[in-house]
Amino acid sequence: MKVAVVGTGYVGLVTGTCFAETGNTVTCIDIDEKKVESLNNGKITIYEPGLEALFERNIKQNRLHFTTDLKEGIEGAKVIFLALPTPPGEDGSADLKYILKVADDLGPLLKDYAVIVDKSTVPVGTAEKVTAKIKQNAKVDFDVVSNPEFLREGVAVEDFMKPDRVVVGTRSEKAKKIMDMLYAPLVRQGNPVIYMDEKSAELTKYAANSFLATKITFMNEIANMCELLGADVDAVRKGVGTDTRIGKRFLFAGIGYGGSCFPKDVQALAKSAQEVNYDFDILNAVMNVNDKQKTKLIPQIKNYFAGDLKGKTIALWGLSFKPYTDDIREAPALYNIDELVKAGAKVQAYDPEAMENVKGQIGDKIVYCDDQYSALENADALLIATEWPVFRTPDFDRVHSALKNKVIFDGRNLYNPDDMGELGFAYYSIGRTTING
Ligand SMILES: NC(=O)c1ccc[n+]([C@@H]2O[C@H](COP(=O)([O-])OP(=O)(O)OC[C@H]3O[C@@H](n4cnc5c(N)ncnc54)[C@H](O)[C@@H]3O)[C@@H](O)[C@H]2O)c1
Ligand SMILES: O=c1ccn([C@@H]2O[C@H](COP(=O)(O)OP(=O)(O)O[C@H]3O[C@H](CO)[C@@H](O)[C@H](O)[C@H]3O)[C@@H](O)[C@H]2O)c(=O)[nH]1
Repeated sequence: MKVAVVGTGYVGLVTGTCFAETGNTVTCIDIDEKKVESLNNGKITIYEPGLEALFERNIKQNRLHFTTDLKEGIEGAKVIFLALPTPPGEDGSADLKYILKVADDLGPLLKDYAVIVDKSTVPVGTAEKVTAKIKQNAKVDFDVVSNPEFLREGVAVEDFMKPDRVVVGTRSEKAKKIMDMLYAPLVRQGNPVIYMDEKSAELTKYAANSFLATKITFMNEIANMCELLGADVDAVRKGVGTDTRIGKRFLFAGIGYGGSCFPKDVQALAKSAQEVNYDFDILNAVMNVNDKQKTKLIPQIKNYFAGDLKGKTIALWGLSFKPYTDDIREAPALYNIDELVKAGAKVQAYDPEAMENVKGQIGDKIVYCDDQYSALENADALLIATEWPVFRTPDFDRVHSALKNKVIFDGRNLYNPDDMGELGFAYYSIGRTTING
């Protein structure tokens, strides 16, 4: 089938590449000329494990193309995905300007029936708005379908190819048949497509992300209670996670959730609730708790240095919002950098993938190091913000001899507190015993 994907960022590139891999001919369209030029030169524009091999294979087999020209890109496409940004507007609601602009452009360009698919995360009622926009200038029949994306960065290919479920919101039999054909290779592998109406599909995406953000936040609050009561959040996590009604995943306490999705989607759902005069109290609490959680270790760092960070050097391991990605959107590390620099500290950071992106955003506000050990040189303390595997089993002797003060502030609970005590470190983590060294 001929497929077009408008918007070739994270979701667009994964969607386009994966649908090419399942046998479709795909054209990805983006207004970013540099991005399209790079992709056309065979250079992938995002770091995503496993994606590059698929990208190269499908280009070679002539199934994956890139253009900046919307008209050329959608030519002959039966399905047109909109994988466009939906960033928070000034009031926190999802800004639909990118989606509605493309919908407006699409109307006069459609030559035959096509299914237009909202892949972006969009508030309830967007399918209706997109339909109305396209209708203004369209001369042919079309359907607008909601098909939210549930992939996680870092494991995006696997999430796309083997999803727990695919959600499709449409009441059109004609559109359903086409979506059935497109997803048939995934369905044959046992991955179900759940059909529903457009509004329910739109809300499903926000409900899923908000529920997961709430689950994490709940555990972060339990962790904070553990610290006050002398309990251990790892033990509590195992105790509650083995209840199959709760489940083991997304129960890891830390310095809060970040990324391009949870923060903006929780905020957007809260805003949608406000618009229909509903106080979604839980969401407001989740946002407040997560804001505090992100910089939870800062007072402890200050306290360790008797309230004065001026002239201190803090080594920072991890900048991306989670491992296996170079994405730094809403990364807790950035909030910690702000606080540390504001308090007069110098930050020496290392991240396996995200340093270029951080440099682009905050420039020389911090020092960028070649590896995790150079970040420790002349450092007074180590702060860990992202659980990259290379940080899990470091050479502790090197860490110990490099640090001026033998102290680690661990925002991702990577090590066992007792082990750290035996190795001669003071060790602060989230929801577990503090080792004072
Ligand atoms: N990133 C994720 O992990 C993820 C997962 C699931 C859902 N989502 C949702 O998917 C949507 C896209 O997210 P993303 O992370 O891929 O965004 P992104 O910012 O990485 O990419 C969006 C792309 O759209 C392009 N674009 C903007 N206007 C355009 C236009 N008029 N024509 C063509 N291209 C245009 C931009 O240049 C950019 O390349 C958002 O709604 C997001 O919430 C994201
Ligand atoms: O137990 C956990 C699990 C995650 N996190 C944090 O939560 C954030 C989000 O993690 P994750 O969900 O793995 O990353 P995303 O790539 O942002 O994926 C989420 O957001 C996407 C965009 O909407 C959805 O498609 C995915 O289903 C949804 O998991 C990160 O900061 C993690 O560090 C925790 O603190 N504890």
